[in-house]
Amino acid sequence: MTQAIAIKNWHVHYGKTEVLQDISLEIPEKKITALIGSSGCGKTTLLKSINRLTEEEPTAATQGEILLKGTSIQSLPLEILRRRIGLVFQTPTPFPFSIKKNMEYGIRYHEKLTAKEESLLIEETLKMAGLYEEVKDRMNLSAVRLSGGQQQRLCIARSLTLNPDVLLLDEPCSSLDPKSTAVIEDTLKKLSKKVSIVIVTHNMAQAKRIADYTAFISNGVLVEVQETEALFREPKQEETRCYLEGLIG
Ligand SMILES: Nc1ncnc2c1ncn2[C@@H]1O[C@H](COP(=O)(O)OP(=O)(O)OP(=O)(O)O)[C@@H](O)[C@H]1O
Repeated sequence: MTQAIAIKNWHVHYGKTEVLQDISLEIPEKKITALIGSSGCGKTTLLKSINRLTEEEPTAATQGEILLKGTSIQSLPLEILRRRIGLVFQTPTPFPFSIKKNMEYGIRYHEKLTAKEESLLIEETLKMAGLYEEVKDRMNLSAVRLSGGQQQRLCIARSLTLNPDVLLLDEPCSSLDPKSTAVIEDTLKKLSKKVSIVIVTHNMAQAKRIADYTAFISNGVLVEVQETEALFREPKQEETRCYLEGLIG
């Protein structure tokens, strides 16, 4: 199986506290990998490490290596890295402009496309994010007027305009109702045929529903990673079993 990302012996300290310890994890290409674990265990820190946001924290120190398709992320210019690895946050973050402008923003910053190419790309990525039919007749509407779920799909579509290899999502459904959550999950399942996805989730049922692989982190340590179905059916580690049974966390 090809790896999109390889994390090797990765450590993160914030000040004197080590919040990730010696993490080695491979993220398979064009699959969904879920990161689960108790609050504060380091899931977001690991996710943010992958596009080098962690190192921007003033007190952070990192050690180890992260490879994107075999190339060290440290060796890539940040602009290229962040193009190839998109990040979608917990709460939707559309710009306070029209839907159309939200979509044009990244494209115009990075590319010189003709008007026709640009509108085709916008249509294609809105379709990939499962939003096109809902917005195609109101592209000039302010993005903040969309529902939370639509805003989140707009943020996903916006990331896709840059044709990323990897999409990182940090609890993308935590502010959404079950119906919008189901739409996003369906969107991510379809997207994973084209893009490698890493999702942080508190919701174990969500990991079960959509993730091909699930990694369980506890106190900054990667306890185990397995195919999702196997991890939930027969965790190898006692600590994982206790977490899944709700005995810890
Ligand atoms: N910028 C920072 N400076 C100092 N400590 C931080 C910083 N960001 C996170 N931490 C600490 O690092 C640890 C891991 O945090 P992180 O956000 O990665 O955990 P998490 O598993 O994603 O938690 P949650 O599920 O609650 O979002 C926590 O103890 C947190 O308080």
